[in-house]
Amino acid sequence: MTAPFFARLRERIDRVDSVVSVGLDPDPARLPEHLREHDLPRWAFNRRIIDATHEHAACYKPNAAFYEDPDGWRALRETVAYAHGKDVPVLLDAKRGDIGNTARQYAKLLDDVDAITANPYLGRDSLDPFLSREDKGVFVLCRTSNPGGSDLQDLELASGEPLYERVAALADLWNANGNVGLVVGATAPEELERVRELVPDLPFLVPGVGAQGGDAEAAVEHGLADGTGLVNSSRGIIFAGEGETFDRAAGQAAKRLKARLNQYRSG
Ligand SMILES: O=C(O)c1cc(=O)[nH]c(=O)n1[C@@H]1O[C@H](COP(=O)(O)O)[C@@H](O)[C@H]1O
Repeated sequence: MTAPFFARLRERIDRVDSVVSVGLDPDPARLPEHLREHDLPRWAFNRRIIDATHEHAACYKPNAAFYEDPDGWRALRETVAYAHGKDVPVLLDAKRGDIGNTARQYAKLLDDVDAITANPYLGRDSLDPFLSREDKGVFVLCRTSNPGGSDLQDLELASGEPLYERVAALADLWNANGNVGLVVGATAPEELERVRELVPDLPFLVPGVGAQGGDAEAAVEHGLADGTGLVNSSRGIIFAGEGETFDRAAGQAAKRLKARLNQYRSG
């Protein structure tokens, strides 16, 4: 049987000395002109991004939103296989969660990738088909990085705790297989610190550094559990440059982010 996701992630982090998650969100409107004639422009783009960044990547995080059309699915399949060929785990950012029989279909997404993001608002049974995949990682949305992240997630429950804290506590309970992580945005550093206090053992995926201007130091300080966790940047890496040399700029951006995050890592 394949080793558990977080063990494999830890190995990868150690091998490349990096907690950088490179977000593969190839917005068609932003792809370099010269790739647009390619049969699958998103795949052509991702291949060059992977070539340029894999030495700095603890994982790749394609967001499913950028692939949900027939050519997109092909581009995603090629991208995942290519990342695996470079020995880099792939976290599919799909934010799924639905009633049981539907969730069982969604969970098939995990056949080809190493981990997934999941939406907890339909409750435990909606995540069971993901959680039961012992060798796969499940990152549960806890406190998201967007401005409206506070609208619902900060609401106080009758017990006085905000909803995102209850989600963190529940995710900890759902971690019987040691395969659960949380998504907590770097744009909410106080909440990030609070969630870390509540669940010392869960690794986090921390998006929101780079284009969203989140706090990279807080992301590392609170995002890692025993050295394992991920800090994601998508646009800040993949669209760091333009034109023919876009990939070189992406490689430099990934390397810079790795070095910046490593200043805050304690080993
Ligand atoms: O689940 C996520 O990855 C996610 C959660 C969250 O709270 N905020 C957030 O930005 N993300 C994702 O992380 C990526 C951030 O992209 P950039 O802002 O370009 O770095 C996008 O794919 C988002 O969908």
